Amino acid sequence: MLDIRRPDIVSTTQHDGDEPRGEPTRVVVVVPVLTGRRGEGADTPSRTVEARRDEAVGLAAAIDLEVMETVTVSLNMPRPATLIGKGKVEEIGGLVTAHDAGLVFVDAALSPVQQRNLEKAWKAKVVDRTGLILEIFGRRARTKEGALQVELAHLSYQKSRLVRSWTHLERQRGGFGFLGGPGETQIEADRRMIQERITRIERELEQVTRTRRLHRESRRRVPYPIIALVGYTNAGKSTLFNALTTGGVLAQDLLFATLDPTLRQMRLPHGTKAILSDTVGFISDLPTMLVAAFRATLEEVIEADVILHVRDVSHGDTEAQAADVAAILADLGIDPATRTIIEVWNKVDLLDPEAREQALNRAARHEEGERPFFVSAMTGEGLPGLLAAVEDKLRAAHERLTVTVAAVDGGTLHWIHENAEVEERKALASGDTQVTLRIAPEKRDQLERRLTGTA
Ligand SMILES: Nc1nc2c(ncn2[C@@H]2O[C@H](COP(=O)(O)OP(=O)(O)OP(=O)(O)O)[C@@H](O)[C@H]2O)c(=O)[nH]1
Repeated sequence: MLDIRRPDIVSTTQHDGDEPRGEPTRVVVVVPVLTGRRGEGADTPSRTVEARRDEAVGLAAAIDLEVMETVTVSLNMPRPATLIGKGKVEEIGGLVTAHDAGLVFVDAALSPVQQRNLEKAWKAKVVDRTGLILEIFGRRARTKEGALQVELAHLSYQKSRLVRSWTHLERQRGGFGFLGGPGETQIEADRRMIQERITRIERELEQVTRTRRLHRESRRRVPYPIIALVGYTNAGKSTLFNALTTGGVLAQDLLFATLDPTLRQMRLPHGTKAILSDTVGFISDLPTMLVAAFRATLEEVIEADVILHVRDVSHGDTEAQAADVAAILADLGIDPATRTIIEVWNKVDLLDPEAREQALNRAARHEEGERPFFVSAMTGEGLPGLLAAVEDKLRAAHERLTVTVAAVDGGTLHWIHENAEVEERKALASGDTQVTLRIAPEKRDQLERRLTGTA
C-alpha cells in the first residue's frame, strides 16, 4: 500500500529542520477557486464552489483523514511560488498550527516548488490533488494488477517531480557558482531508487497481466454475459455489488471469485446467470498517469453486455458527476447509442419526500425504456425491478433457439454447453439430442455452421 506519510516514499520537499509537526491524520483542506483568468488546474467551471468543497472533503475522508477545516481561496492569479497569495498562506498556517494538523490537502495541481514552499511555510506535509487521488486509488485497488498499476503511476509522478526539482536545484547551484552542491547526490540516489522500483514493478506487472489475460480467455469460453457497474466515486457500486451477489460464492463461482474480487457470478430472477463486475470509482480531473491504469481495470466495462451506471442521486452534484462518468465512458470508446446502459439512481433512502418527487420528475423526462431505476443498495429498495430489467435486456439480446444435435455429434453438444446457455436438454428416441438454448448474436452463425456441417 502506498502511503503519503510513509518515510521511504521519496520526497524532494523534505528538508532538515522543517519536518511536519502536527498529527499526520489531521488535515486542513484548501480549495483554490480561480476567479480571474484561467490558470493551471484550479477551477472546474461545471462545479459549484460548494460542490468542489464537498468533493475535496470527501476525497480526504476517503482515506480516513480527519478534516479539521476547509478553506476556499479565491485566486485572481496563481502565484508561481505558492499558488495562493501571501496573506492566505499565513492565515492557513495559523489554522494548521491551531488544529495541530500534520497535512494540508490543496485541491489543485501544485508544482514541486509550490509544494515545497507551502510545506516550509506551514510546517506540514502538503499533498495536491494528483497525490491524494493516487493515494486513494492505491488503497482501493483490489486486484494485484490494479495495485501495481497505481504504484507505477505514483512512482512516475514522484520521478517527474524529482526531475523538475532537479532542474530547479541546478539553476540554484549555478547561481551560487559551485558544482556538486548538497542535494545532488541525494536526488541522484532518489532517482535511482525510484527507477529501480519502477523496473521491478514493470516486470511484476507483466507477469500479472499475462496471468490475467489467460484467465480472461478461459472466462470468455464460459458464455455468461457480463454486467458492469460504473459510477462516480462513492456512488455505492461496491454496496450494490454486494447486495446483488449475496448468498455466498457458488461452487462454480470459484473460477471468478478466486481470480478477481471484482468479478462475481450472479443469478437473475428467471435463472439467467451473469457475471457482475465492480469497477474503480471515477473522479473528475483524473490525473493523466492514472488513465492507463484505469483503462486496464475497465476492460470488463468495454466488453460488458449491460452497463449499470450507478449514481448517488442524493448528492448535490449528481448531474456534474454523471457528466464526468459519461465523458470517461466516451473516452473508453463506449457509445451510449449502441450499448445498453442503464442508469441506477442509488441512495433514494436518503431523499425526503419532496426531493424524491423532484427526482421522479427528472427521471420521467428520460425516454421510455431508458428510464433510470430508483434503488437503495442499502435497504434493497428497487433491486428486484432493476434485476428484472437487466434480465429482459440480456434476453432480448440473446436469441432463444431449439435445435437438434445428431447422436454422433458430441463435439457440437460440447460446444453448445461452452458457448450458449442451455435451458433444456431432451434425449430423443432416435438417439439425437434436442436442446433449447439462448445464444448471443455473434455466436449464432457458428452454431448454424456446426449444425449444417459447414463449420
Ligand atoms: N444511505 C445509503 N447509503 C449508501 C447506499 N449505497 C451506498 N451507500 C453508502 O455510500 C458510501 C459509498 O459506498 P460504496 O459502495 O463504497 O461506493 P463506491 O461507488 O463503491 O465507491 P468507490 O469505491 O469510491 O468507487 C458507503 O458509506 C455506503 O455505505 C444507499 O443506497 N443508501
